[in-house]
Amino acid sequence: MTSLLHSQPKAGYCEPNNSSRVIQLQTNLDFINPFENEAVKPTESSKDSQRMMDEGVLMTWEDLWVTVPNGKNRKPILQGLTGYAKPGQLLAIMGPSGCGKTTLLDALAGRLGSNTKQTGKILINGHKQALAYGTSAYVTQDDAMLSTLTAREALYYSSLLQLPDSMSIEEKKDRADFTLREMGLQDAINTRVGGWTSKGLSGGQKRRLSICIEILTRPRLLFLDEPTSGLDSAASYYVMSRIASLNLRDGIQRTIVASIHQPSSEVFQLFHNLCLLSCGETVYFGPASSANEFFASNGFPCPTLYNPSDHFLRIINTDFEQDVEEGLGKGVNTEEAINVLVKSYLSSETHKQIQKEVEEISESDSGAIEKKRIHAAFFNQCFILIRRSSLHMYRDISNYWLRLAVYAAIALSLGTIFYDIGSSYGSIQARGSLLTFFISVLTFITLIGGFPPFLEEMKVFKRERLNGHYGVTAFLIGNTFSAVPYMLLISLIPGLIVYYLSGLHKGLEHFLYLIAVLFATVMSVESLMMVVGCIFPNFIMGMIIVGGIQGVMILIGGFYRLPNDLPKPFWRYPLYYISFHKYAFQGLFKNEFEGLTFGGDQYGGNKTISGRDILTNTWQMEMGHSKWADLAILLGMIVLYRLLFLAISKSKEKAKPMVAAFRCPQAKLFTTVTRGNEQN
Ligand SMILES: Nc1ncnc2c1ncn2[C@@H]1O[C@H](COP(=O)(O)OP(=O)(O)OP(=O)(O)O)[C@@H](O)[C@H]1O
Repeated sequence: MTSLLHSQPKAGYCEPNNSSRVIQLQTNLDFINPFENEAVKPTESSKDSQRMMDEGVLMTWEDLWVTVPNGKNRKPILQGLTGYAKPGQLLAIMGPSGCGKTTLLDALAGRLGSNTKQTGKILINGHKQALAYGTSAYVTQDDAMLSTLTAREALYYSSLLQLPDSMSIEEKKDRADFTLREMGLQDAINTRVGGWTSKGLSGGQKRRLSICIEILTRPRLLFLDEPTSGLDSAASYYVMSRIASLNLRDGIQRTIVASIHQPSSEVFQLFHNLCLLSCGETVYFGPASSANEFFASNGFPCPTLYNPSDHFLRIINTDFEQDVEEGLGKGVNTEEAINVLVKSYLSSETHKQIQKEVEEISESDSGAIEKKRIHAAFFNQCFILIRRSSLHMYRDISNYWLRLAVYAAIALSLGTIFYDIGSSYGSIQARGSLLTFFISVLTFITLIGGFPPFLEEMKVFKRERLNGHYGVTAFLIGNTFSAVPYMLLISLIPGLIVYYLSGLHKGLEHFLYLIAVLFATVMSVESLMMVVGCIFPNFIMGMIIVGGIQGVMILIGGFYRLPNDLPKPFWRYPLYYISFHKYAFQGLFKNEFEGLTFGGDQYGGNKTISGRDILTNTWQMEMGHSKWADLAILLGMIVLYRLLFLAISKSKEKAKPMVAAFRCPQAKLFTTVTRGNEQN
């Protein structure tokens, strides 16, 4: 049996028939032979290759249970799984939809959701340890990528972020190009990823690009969730064979764990081990080549000319209750068939051997994985993120460009409605209304136009962060500095239109102050969105919460209800002082009224009144500090919100392992979020 466990995969057909594969290989021109491009291989820095020529990752899990809340009880998703993933081998996790494949991958990669509870022992090289950055990567089902980048740009930026500074830019570019060709994307290199505004890469191409991004660093441990979804059978074969052949590239023994739905016979041949699940239970774990024999010995032989994986899945799929057809399983129903297989597996020599091996590995000490920092340096990452994000913002017409158009239209409306506002008594109220409406509408459109693109960036950030590409601080710096020029633009142009058409307080200083407050307000809204988006990364929830906060802030900003009329508990103290609209209104009012004289018309009996008196008596402004102090407070709030985003993101990452450890002491040290936490 030991020899069985280590045997190489055999043909995956129930009856060999290679003709269809030959046709597929010949007709699919997307893919290139990776070995034709061996000349590209030396692009990998020889130093790095040498450093990476070390031990692989041996992962074991023993009696692994995962449960989720189900009313007052807990529902098991995984039920006492035991198995291993060895260096140089490809472990396939198969089973019907909903059987727990993704949950198993998530548990192994330390990515289970907060409502799950995990028990059992997961070890890496016999140790409980966090996976270090660069030793593992996870290709999830969700292909979160920046929609406006082309396939080549997405991979190129990723290579700059992930690969070490010891590699030259040319080497990184070559690695990115080579990886794209490996995955058969050479004809799509200049195609944009695409999103809701424009169609770009197909679903299968996006899948392959996601895989490219994660295999760029040639990680020693690779998790793939449905890598072939959306691909035709020939493309699936090529993708899986490239993944399987990662081991052959540079002598590093990689451990690959992939969940897969419907592998063709050719793909099935690539698997070394197979973990077959049904309703969270192991139906079979062992060499893929012995699975046929296992099913046949239990009375479920694979019919002639049948794809073995189709046969296995048909026998164990409980979603569509039916008798297993005559010839497949002697007329027993699916539940009985699963019971037979589960019991038979538990009492099998294969299972005993697997358990023995897992125990031996747990007791052995093959050395903890050394934590490596092979990604680009922090400042380089910040610079690359600024460049990438700037390019994305420039191309994404649904973000700043659309907002600029809407702001300009509103500015034109305001400018014409309040055209040549004058300095009569009537203009006092008009100036107040103009400024507060301008700020209020700007903040709401910033929310509506800015939140969806921000969530898109957050999704990409979350994926890249979990895979340890860069840290929260680098993301924050990248996001902030790339957005500043666009925010200046969307403040400057509408501000200019309103200022000149309505004839607000004349003078360069007054104009620049108006633009500065518009900019600070827009930036404050975006900063608030970051905080809320980090806590509630959901479009509807985030919009409603930020919208609600904004509405209250505008209401208590001191215009719609004068400051002295605001109820003192709660509304005046502290909310009025927390509202950034208060500082925006106050700063703009001071900028507008101070130094001007109003009246001299029939409405005030030809009397005049100074702007300062209006500020004090009419608008009840705090005159103890200048308008510059209001602007400084606004800018301070931007910094505060962004620091809050940083603190919340980091504490969420820190809290996750603690919550996991609390829920499951055995899983204490094992969490993916801590990977790459050495990064800022
Ligand atoms: N955090 C969770 N809370 C509640 N139920 C969950 C959670 N995670 C998984 N489940 C449930 O566990 C079951 C297994 O889910 P999982 O995503 O692992 O299945 P899968 O085999 O990967 O499915 P598919 O092949 O369709 O992707 C499903 O019924 C799912 O609804």
